Amino acid sequence: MSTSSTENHEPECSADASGRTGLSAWRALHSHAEAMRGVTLQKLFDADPERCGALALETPGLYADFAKNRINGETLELLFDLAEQCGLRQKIAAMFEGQKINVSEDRAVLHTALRAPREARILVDGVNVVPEVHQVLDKMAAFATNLRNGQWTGHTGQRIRNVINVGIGGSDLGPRMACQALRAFSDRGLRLEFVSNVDGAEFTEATRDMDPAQTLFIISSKSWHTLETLTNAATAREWILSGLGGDNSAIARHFVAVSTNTHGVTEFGIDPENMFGFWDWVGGRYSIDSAVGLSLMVAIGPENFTEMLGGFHDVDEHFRTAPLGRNIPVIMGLVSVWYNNFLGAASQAILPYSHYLAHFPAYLQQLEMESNGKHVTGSGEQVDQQTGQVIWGEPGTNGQHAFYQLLHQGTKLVPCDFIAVIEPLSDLGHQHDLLAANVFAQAEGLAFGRTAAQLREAGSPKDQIPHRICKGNQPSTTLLLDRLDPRSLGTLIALYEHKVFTEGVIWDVDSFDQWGVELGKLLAGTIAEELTADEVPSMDHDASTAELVRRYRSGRGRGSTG
Ligand SMILES: O=P(O)(O)OC[C@H]1O[C@H](O)[C@H](O)[C@@H](O)[C@@H]1O
Repeated sequence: MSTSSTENHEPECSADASGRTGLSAWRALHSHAEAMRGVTLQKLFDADPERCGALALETPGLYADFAKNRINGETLELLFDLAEQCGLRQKIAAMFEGQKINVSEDRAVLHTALRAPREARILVDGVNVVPEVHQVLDKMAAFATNLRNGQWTGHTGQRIRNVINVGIGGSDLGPRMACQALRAFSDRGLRLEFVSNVDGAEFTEATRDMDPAQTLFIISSKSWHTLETLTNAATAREWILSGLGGDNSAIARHFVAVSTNTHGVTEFGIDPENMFGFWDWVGGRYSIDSAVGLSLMVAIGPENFTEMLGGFHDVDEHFRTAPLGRNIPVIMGLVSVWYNNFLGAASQAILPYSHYLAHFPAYLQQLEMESNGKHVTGSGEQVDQQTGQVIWGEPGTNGQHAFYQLLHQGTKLVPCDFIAVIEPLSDLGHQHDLLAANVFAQAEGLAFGRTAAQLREAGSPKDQIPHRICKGNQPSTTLLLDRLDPRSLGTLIALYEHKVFTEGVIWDVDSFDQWGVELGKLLAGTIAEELTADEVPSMDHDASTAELVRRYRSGRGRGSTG
């Protein structure tokens, strides 16, 4: 197993005493990692009968079992030292106080204010933002209620039956994931669709067989500058207008907007009355509790949405006040740093055993990878260690029949998060028992494997034994929910938000900007012009890109030589 210093993309600067690797806790963790190298999960369990109790924590509705991680008491103590040396507690307080911790954009980071109770006071530039938050929530609730009870009708007076959220990234992944997660709590008379991709196939498929007279679009874009969303929004406007006789006044009954950009929304033709605002201190990937959650509120109703906010808020309070040693998201984040920076894990798997949580890994990809995939510190210095987690996953049991082979017998260290639910949401309780059996079995099998002796005892043919051995020692955390409902979904998401925050503090990065995304947008703008120009364009690309552009133009019947 390699340590972080052997990874491919080594930072250009060497580790120095001013970086994280110079901290005494960092160095102590490196030595400890050497000592832990030969210590298997089996040994850890054999050595400490109290281990399970010591490494499990609870918060209302959720039990977090960290016992199957390659850690012991000393690992945790050293990780807590590291957290202290990195100022984690002060940084948590700074976030909750509305300090401008998004340094590269000079913004406060206050998604926690989106779920603060009405009476709370949270200041940004001296202004209490909580009343505004609740004003928007109230406006969303009034709209969602009217849509759900049929008072809000389309241009022709028909009831709205289809709601399409048009947005991408943070303006799509959260509501898309949560609408699926909370389908059992949804109004089944409303069909919810999500269109994000600039690939017109998604719009075409979503609107196939839909009646424009019964369809409402929620155009969701924080900036109102995003190519994909503005393109799909324009397509949606055409689709509504051509379906409803070209009458522009239809727009008002079939479009609402979610944005911070009133000017852009008005220019598009949506009445600002039908716009739901939010603020620059809400990052896109942290925006599900803002007006970006409007499609979700329409689906599950305002009361359920409020319940979800309650789940978020419970975890906010836990994160803000619990000591590091009892703080679930802190431990999730620190354990993640342990694998990433000290044991050389290349990725982390998110394995929800709930089909309702099918989109949860994709949601966490943005949350984790856009937040912490950074190469400089908050002050713009090159980081001196590995940052970011590669997140991937699929719901169980499907993944078991696809990639778990690598988890059981491959050579890579892949820490896994299993998410399991006790109470079934369907009447098929016997199937739920099988689902639960599988999640517990996988975590057990990955941790403890199957030895040659066990295989011999079970009568395995001798020549197959090497092939059948599962070495075990593949670590995992299990998050066990009492049930999957709006409140526990809020709990779950908030745990990961704060886990990501914890990692970002340890890595000393700005977890709330995303400048890297800009480069692709810039290049795509140039190439889009080259692909569609009438005349063969003169291009300033590398040879490979230029050839791809030429071939595409040729395939589309456009001039390709010149
Ligand atoms: O909501 P929007 O302004 O349209 O942005 C949508 C998404 O696109 C950007 O490129 C960012 O990478 C995301 O963080 C953001 O959520």
